[in-house]
Amino acid sequence: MCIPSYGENYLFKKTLHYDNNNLTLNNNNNNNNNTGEINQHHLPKAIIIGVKKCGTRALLKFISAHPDVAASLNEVHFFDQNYHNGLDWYRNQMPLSSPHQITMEKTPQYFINNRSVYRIAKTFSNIDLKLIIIIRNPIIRAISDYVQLTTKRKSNLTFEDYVFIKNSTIVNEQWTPLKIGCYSRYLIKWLKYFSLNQIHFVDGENLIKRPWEELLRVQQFLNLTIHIQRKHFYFNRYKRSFPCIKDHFHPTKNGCLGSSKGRKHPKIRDETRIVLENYYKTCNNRLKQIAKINFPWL
Ligand SMILES: Nc1ncnc2c1ncn2[C@@H]1O[C@H](COP(=O)(O)OS(=O)(=O)O)[C@@H](OP(=O)(O)O)[C@H]1O
Repeated sequence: MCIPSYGENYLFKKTLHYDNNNLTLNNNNNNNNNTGEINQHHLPKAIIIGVKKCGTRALLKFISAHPDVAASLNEVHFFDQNYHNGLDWYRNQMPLSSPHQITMEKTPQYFINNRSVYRIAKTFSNIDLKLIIIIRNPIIRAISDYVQLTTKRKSNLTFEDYVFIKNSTIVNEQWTPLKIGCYSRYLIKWLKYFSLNQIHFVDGENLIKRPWEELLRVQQFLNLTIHIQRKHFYFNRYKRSFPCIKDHFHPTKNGCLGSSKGRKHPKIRDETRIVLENYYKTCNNRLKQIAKINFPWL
C-alpha cells in the first residue's frame, strides 16, 4: 500500500501509545471477559466503507451476530468528520472486545469521501485492514436515496423531477444520488492505496433475497469460523419481507432493522428506468472490469 504525505501527522502525535501491530491501547476501561481475556477498545480490523443506501446497516447487523465480531453500532464518521478528535477518540468509539475478536464499524460516507481514502490508508498503513463494500443496482439505490431525502424534507417532488434537468430529458448528472451509483468512479481512488484482495464486495440485491450466501462470503473473507447460516434468517412480512436475523448469541436483540430501513419505494416511469440503465452502463462495465465481479444486475 503506498501512503501519501498529507501533513496530517497531528493525528499520530495524539496517539503515542498506539501499537500498530496489535491494534490495542491500554486504558482504564478494561474488562475481563468470561474466557479470562482482557477486553479493550481496539481499532477496527474491518470497515464497511459503503455504499450509502445499499444495505450497510443490514450487513453490519447480520455480521455482528457472529460471536467473534465486535461492531460499533453507530456510524462513527471518524475519517470524514471527526478526524480532528484523534485516533484515541476513534478507538474509544469501538466496543470493548477481546484480542481474538474482529472489531468493525460502518460509515458509508467514507466510500465517496476523498479525504477518507488517504486517511484510512495512512492510519492503517502497517495493518492488514479489510474493507467491505456493499453495492446494489444503482437505480434502486438512487430511488432509496430519493425516498430518504423526500421523507426528511417532506417534499412532494417526484423522482423524475430530480433525475432530469427541468423541462428536458437530460439526466442531471450533478444530482448526488445519481452520482453515487457510478461506483467505479470512487473505487479507482481506493485502488490507489488498497489492493483488490483487501476488499470484499457484497451484492446488496442478494443480501435482501439470500442473506446467508452473502454472509458466508463475508465470514470467509474475514477468516471467521462459519457461524451465521441459512437457519439464522427469517423473512418478516411486517418488515415488507426483508430478512431479519435470529441472533442466538444475543437473543434479546430485535433481529429486524428499524422503520427507516426497508421503506416503500415509488414506482418510476419505464422511460426513466431505460434512460438510467443507459446512463449507468459504462460505470457498471468499468466496475466489473476493475473489481473483477459480476453480479447479476451489473
Ligand atoms: N434486512 C433488511 N431490512 C431492511 N432493509 C434492508 C435489509 N437488507 C437490505 N436493506 C436495504 O438497506 C437499505 C438501506 O441501506 P443502508 O443501511 O446502507 O442505508 S444508510 O446508508 O445507512 O442510510 C434499505 O433501503 P430502503 O428500502 O430504501 O429503506 C433496504 O432496501
